[in-house]
Amino acid sequence: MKITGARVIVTCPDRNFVTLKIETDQGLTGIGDATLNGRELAVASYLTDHVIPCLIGRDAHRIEDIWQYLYRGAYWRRGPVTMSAIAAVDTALWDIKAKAAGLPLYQLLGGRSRDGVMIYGHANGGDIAETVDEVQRYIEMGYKAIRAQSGVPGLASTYGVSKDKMFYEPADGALPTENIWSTEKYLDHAPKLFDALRSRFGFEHHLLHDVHHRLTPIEAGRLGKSLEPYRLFWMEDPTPAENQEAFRLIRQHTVTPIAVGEVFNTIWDAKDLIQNQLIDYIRATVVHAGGISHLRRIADLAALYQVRTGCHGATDLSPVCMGAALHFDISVPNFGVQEYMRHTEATDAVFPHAYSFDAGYMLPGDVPGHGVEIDEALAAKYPYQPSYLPVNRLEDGTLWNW
Ligand SMILES: O=C(O)[C@@H](O)[C@H](O)[C@H](O)CO
Ligand SMILES: [Mg+2]
Repeated sequence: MKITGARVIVTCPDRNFVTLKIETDQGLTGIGDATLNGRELAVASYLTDHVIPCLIGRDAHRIEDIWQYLYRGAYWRRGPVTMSAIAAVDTALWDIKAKAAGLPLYQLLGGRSRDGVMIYGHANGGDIAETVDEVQRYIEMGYKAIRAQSGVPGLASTYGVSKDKMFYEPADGALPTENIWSTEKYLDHAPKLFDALRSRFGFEHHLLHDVHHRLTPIEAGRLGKSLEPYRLFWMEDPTPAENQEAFRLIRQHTVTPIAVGEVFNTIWDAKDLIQNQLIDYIRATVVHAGGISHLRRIADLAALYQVRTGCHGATDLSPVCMGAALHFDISVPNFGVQEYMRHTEATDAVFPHAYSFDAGYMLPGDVPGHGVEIDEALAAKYPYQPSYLPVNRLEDGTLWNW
């Protein structure tokens, strides 16, 4: 089966998504997500100018060979732009192979290892009371796992809390917004949020929290320790992961489980953290970590060390990534949880999909392929708009971590 064409579709139903569509001489097509929030057009160009010309004429069934060709053949390895582009090709080819087999993708990945994929939703509030109400809403919707974030008193911007609760960034702003951050105020506030949540709802639901890489290792150790009474499912990105030795320090101080890796793009980023058992959940997902093929390698390495998967699933990943991730999640033995932030209606309309929500779990659906399509005519109605994640500064103006 020959690849006869491929093209990149950039659309902004409410935020930007980059999709690669691959066509074959047998009439089968497949799509892959190539969205890299805030750097969308770089991946679009990487694909259009450098990858697509190398794909035409290749056998669409040779997924592994094409992956190696794009990874090794480029000479310049790794990095989010490169790996998102490779991921899009890989995802589209798995989609095509599954369609050719007439099977849902998870069947090609070994079949179901579980009945459904446990997901966590985002409960965000400007203050603790608002977050408690949001958690209540998620519990009523049937969620088993909920990420809770609340605004910090004394800080004008609300940490981890998004505009319209679905975005971290302005949908219409050409430049990033700048938020103010205070570690002291946050460290004082975060345990109060989880104290309020456990007093109100008890221990029946999994609670998660994202620190967005904002603490130093010793501060992260302190936070993890102060959250122990509330038995979190995980504390995410407590400190930036460039210096991975830092996680040893956190581990020495707390048994709160740690999740890291939404910004990782290869197994090499995750290898030391996994092998040294410095994390409990690996957050890499399909689009930023080289596709289904590479994510499986990361998960297999993680399994050796009892590290489980917790795929990134914010709304800056398109439904194409979500669909593919759900096939991965339902088949991978060492699954932990899947993030599901819910796309807007406009996004769901551009990307019709077979996956569905059922009482706190997601099901990938049983249509051949990964089950997500793109309505190109509708996509064309929403041109690209510059949009960026916010920048954070300390109260004295020092640039701080995301
Ligand atoms: O865990 C999350 O969902 C967040 O960290 C987002 O992924 C981040 O804002 C980038 O979109
Ligand atoms: Mg995160």
